[in-house]
Amino acid sequence: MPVPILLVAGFLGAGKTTVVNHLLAHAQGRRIAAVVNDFGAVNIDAELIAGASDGVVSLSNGCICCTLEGDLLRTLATLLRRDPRPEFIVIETSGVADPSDIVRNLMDPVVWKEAPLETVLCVVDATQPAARLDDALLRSQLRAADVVALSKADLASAEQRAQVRDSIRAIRPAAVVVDAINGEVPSALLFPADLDRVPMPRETESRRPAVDRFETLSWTSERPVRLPRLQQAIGRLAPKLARAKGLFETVEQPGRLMVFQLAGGRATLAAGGTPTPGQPRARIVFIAEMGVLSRAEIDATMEGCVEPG
Ligand SMILES: Nc1nc2c(ncn2[C@@H]2O[C@H](COP(=O)(O)OP(=O)(O)OP(=O)(O)O)[C@@H](O)[C@H]2O)c(=O)[nH]1
Repeated sequence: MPVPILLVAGFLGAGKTTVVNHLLAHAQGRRIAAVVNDFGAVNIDAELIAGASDGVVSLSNGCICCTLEGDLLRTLATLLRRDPRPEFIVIETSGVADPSDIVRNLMDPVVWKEAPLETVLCVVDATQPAARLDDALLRSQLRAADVVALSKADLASAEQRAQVRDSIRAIRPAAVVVDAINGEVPSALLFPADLDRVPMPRETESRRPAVDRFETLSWTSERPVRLPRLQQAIGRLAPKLARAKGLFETVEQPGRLMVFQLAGGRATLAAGGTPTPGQPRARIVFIAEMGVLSRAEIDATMEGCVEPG
């Protein structure tokens, strides 16, 4: 029986992991395997996905649309050999990925026969100005989509949502557009009702480099951070960042993880469970346009967040 693939695309911080998390949390007995791709060397997404210890395969330090394309195909082959076999595979792309390159790879006849690409979902932040969709990478992510989920619909006004919808429709008239709050997308739009039906191969656009516009810089520490200092440091770095996310222990509450997110200019902090043994006590990934941020600046700013060792 072929195993349908759902490809989840969307810009940095749009809400892809939140959608994948919601899907896995509401799998209703379906065996869903997830592959997540973190562009940075430090892996955050797999840990943010509930129940990450089984079923989630993480590919990091590169992008599955280019540098890690071989790893993706090998991962799919391994997943298909699992016993029991997954019923569905969800692939979360990195926010800088051009899905058309991944779609082309997934159309490899051997992969297609066993794991046909069923749906491309593009997650779009409903709170961003509609004009941002004019970006070449975002347009390319939208043009590949069958379904577009307008994330953060709870934070956007009806007018904002209508403007973003109009822009999406102009770029990709064929896509179904739905509002999504906290990752909830109707699963009927994502998975086939009839598992015997094999989807049609897709047309793909010509290849273009996507990842060389952004770079990722990671910072880790074996010491917990002081929360107020971390907040100051993030405040200083934020104007230069396209995205940041991290997991860390604080001096104030050792033994408990906090999750930090900066997406679309909004920073949030949330409780993140208990630390994973063997992992640094603080791990933060910063993503910025090439050349905007230096290693030295990150190190100098972030080292002030921990007590001297
Ligand atoms: N209020 C609100 N916040 C959301 C919603 N969806 C996502 N977020 C928040 O947006 C931030 C980024 O969400 P993620 O799901 O990590 O985004 P992502 O696209 O996976 O990010 P990258 O993988 O780094 O590109 C997190 O702080 C989420 O909690 C939503 O519907 N409503």
